[in-house]
Amino acid sequence: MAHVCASGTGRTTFVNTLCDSNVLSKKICDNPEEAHNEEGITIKPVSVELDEDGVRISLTIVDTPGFGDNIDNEKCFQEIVGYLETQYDDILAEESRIKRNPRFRDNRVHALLYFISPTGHALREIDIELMRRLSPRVNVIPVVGRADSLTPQELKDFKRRIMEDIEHYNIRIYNFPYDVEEDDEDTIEENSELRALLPFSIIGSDEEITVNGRAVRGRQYPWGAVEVDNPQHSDFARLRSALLSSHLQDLKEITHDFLYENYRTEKLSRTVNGGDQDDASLDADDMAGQSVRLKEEHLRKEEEKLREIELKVQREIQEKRAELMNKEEALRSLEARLSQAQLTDA
Ligand SMILES: Nc1nc2c(ncn2[C@@H]2O[C@H](COP(=O)(O)OP(=O)(O)OP(=O)(O)O)[C@@H](O)[C@H]2O)c(=O)[nH]1
Repeated sequence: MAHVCASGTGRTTFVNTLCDSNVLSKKICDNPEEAHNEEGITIKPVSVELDEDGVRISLTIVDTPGFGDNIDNEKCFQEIVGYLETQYDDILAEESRIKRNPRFRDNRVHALLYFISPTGHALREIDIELMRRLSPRVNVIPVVGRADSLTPQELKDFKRRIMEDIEHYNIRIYNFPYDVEEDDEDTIEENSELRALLPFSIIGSDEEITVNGRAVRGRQYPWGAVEVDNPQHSDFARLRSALLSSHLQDLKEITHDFLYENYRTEKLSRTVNGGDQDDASLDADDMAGQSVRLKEEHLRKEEEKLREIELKVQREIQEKRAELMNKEEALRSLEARLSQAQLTDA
């Protein structure tokens, strides 16, 4: 799973809330002179073991801090897409290997949570562009971070505008797909409910607070408390169970059957058509070259065998011809001796 967003949208707190531990450390920047340095982004995979309803889940979180903080974000785009594609290249190389590596780890990213700042306006140009460019490579799930910054009505309107933009710009996010003809009623109901929640509103907190005598994860304000796991306050619990349990398999299948397959087809057809010559990492190239070399070798050996047979036959013909000539010679001398004998008798 990956998270992408600008700084300060609550990404770090969300990851720690999701994992119920301090997986990511918060960035504290107290030096104003360094606060706006162009840093680029650092992609940091972190692995955690989680327990979801008694099932152990090994989750790798790929954090991309700093995205959108720079004036030129092109480098960030490239880095994120590059990371996603490198994981696909690794699978492609592994699939082409004659002998598989039993310790090979599939590091493909199955879901990318795109954190949208709770501005209350609409999507920013950079959000539209990044989501559009990432969606052919990964299941993009848009989320609104720090959702308690907006009133319920503001949040509702903000969500609606975001989804209108996503549709308008034809961004292919992961929208809990279902097929009314093929899927069962429960799946259709569950998926349409989750789709209606998009983008998920997120509230994160590292703290436990007491609400009506219960200890809950939440944020305490002078005017009240917001609870992370309360569906009236945030979509956190629905998103967590979709990601870690109900839709994990679907996310994996779409990644393998659709996103990776498309990437693979694009990459191989680019290679066949002579493009993308610079990519020496693709083992499929080596495989194709190797198979041509093997065929050439096989043909060469066949030709050698034929030549040997031809030489042998030629040798045998020559021997037979010499034998025949010898016999003719013997016959001729016998005839000569015979006619000499007849002459003597006469
Ligand atoms: N109101 C509110 N504040 C939040 C929430 N989640 C995090 N925060 C606060 O927002 C600030 C930034 O949170 P982080 O989790 O560090 O955000 P980030 O996106 O990881 O930011 P960087 O580490 O700078 O990239 C912190 O002061 C958090 O306590 C939330 O759900 N609601």
